[in-house]
Amino acid sequence: MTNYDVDVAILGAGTAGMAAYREAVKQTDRVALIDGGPLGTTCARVGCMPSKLLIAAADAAQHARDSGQFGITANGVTVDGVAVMERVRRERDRFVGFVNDAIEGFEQRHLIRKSAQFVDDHTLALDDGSRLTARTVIVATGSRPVIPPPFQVAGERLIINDDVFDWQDLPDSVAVFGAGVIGLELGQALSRLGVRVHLFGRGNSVGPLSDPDLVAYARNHFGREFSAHFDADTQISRDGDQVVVSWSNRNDPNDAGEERFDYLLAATGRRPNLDRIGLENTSLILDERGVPEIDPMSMRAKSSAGQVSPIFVAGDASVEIPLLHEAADEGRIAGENAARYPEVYRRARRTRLGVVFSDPQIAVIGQGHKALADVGVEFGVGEVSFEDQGRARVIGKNVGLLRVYGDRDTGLLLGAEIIGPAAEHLAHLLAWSIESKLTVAEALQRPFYHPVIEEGLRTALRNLAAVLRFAPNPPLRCIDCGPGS
Ligand SMILES: Cc1cc2nc3c(=O)[nH]c(=O)nc-3n(C[C@H](O)[C@H](O)[C@H](O)COP(=O)(O)OP(=O)(O)OC[C@H]3O[C@@H](n4cnc5c(N)ncnc54)[C@H](O)[C@@H]3O)c2cc1C
Ligand SMILES: NC(=O)c1ccc[n+]([C@@H]2O[C@H](COP(=O)([O-])OP(=O)(O)OC[C@H]3O[C@@H](n4cnc5c(N)ncnc54)[C@H](O)[C@@H]3O)[C@@H](O)[C@H]2O)c1
Repeated sequence: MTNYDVDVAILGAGTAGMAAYREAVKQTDRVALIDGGPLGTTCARVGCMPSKLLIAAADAAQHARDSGQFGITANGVTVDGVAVMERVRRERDRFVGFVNDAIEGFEQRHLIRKSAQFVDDHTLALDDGSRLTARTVIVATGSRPVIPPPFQVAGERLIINDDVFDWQDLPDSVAVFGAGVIGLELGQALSRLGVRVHLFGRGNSVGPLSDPDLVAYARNHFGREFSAHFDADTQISRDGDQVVVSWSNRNDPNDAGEERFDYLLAATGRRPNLDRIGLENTSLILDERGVPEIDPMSMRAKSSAGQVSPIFVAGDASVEIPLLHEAADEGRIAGENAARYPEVYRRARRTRLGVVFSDPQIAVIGQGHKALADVGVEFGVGEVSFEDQGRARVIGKNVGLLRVYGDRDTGLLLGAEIIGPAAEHLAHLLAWSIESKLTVAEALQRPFYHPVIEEGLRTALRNLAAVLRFAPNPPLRCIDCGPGS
């Protein structure tokens, strides 16, 4: 049994932990990267990558089905579930392989393949009984799905995202609980792959959207494509090999029924892995959920009694923004600061950006509608519908709505919410514009090609410029800007 003494201990070798490691080793060789679970990161193993692989297969099937509008007939689209899942697993394993290659490139004496718990601020107990002392500790332990207790009745038919990506074949039916990001992405993909899906949400919310008009638009659109109950009261039971779900909606007596499913997929949110690492043995101030207060610009957790905490938290463990690029940024900030401790610097964070890979895609950029309303900013709203937008109609993707928000005093772009075609790309343009502190008028000075989806964004910006009284109302369907722009 080896005991260790290092400058920086990093708990968790996921995206945040690996980023932290790369920063810390620039400053010290006395680093430990500790992980007791499977390596390869949540993103590559059971998150971003396999989910997008499954969605890519679903999109391929849907393109073929939608081709009739162009006068093209794809005779009888068939989905080979075994082949679909074989590609998902094969490509997933490839991505995991890249991560594992990166870890193999790390100094192997820095890697400790064990789980750890805090004994105090500077001491970790490893699961083989050994101890590690560290000047600073970075908690980068990721998150796991929340499973509401009523789901347990489904027994081994209760699954989470991890299980889906190990399937050898597609099942006949799945009840997807949660109309958040995972539920929408996986629910729609499975439905398009021929699985009988019912999506059960709560409170009428749809993914991360908060603009009431976009939420309503999204609800109508997805509800037309597959069986989605966005405000369901549900009862779950088990009958033989099947999960029985009966549901009702107190605001819509027509939305009620009972169906049987092969699986219940829990996509009802995730919680940080902070509850099993002995944080109660540290000096950190914990809230009622056991979560420490963290400075999002230095990633340092706050200690009680005015002590300067030697503990940093990064990635999904830090609760704030559970997304891949944020985990990497937070890891870098925490790694840099933990190695430099007790001198700690604050780093500016990037403009917020979140994309849901549903079809149409959803994106929230900068400050969304709710965030702006909550802080009481005076903002104007510009909008475009994609239903009549030139390029969107050309490619048969004319579904969606984009709303862009601007500051009434300064004309600065503040944020946007989108459900629509190419939202992943529009979201980047908007995030880069907000990051560059562009006003609406300045954004409109940028070049726009024709005919492209981005012309829809220009329409929304022109509309916003008029709302903010920086320009006249744009002419309807602005012919001089090119047809259908
Ligand atoms: C289905 C799904 C799809 C997603 N899609 C996207 C997407 O498209 N885009 C996007 O930006 N984000 C997406 N995400 C979110 C993204 O995957 C996460 O934000 C990101 O992976 C978090 O990285 P992390 O380093 O915090 O955690 P992880 O990568 O989970 O790493 C945590 C590590 O800590 C280890 N660990 C835990 N406890 C201990 C302990 N006590 N001791 C030692 N080690 C420990 C674990 O074994 C693990 O290796 C998705 C997530 C899911 C679930
Ligand atoms: N494309 C992406 O970037 C991507 C994809 C997948 C996951 N993620 C990350 O993973 C995180 C977790 O995703 P998620 O979808 O699990 O969480 P989420 O917070 O996005 O959605 C959870 C949903 O479940 C609902 N819910 C809670 N309890 C319920 C119940 N008992 N019955 C029915 N619905 C219930 C909530 O109202 C909410 O709408 C996301 O916040 C995101 O950061 C990102």
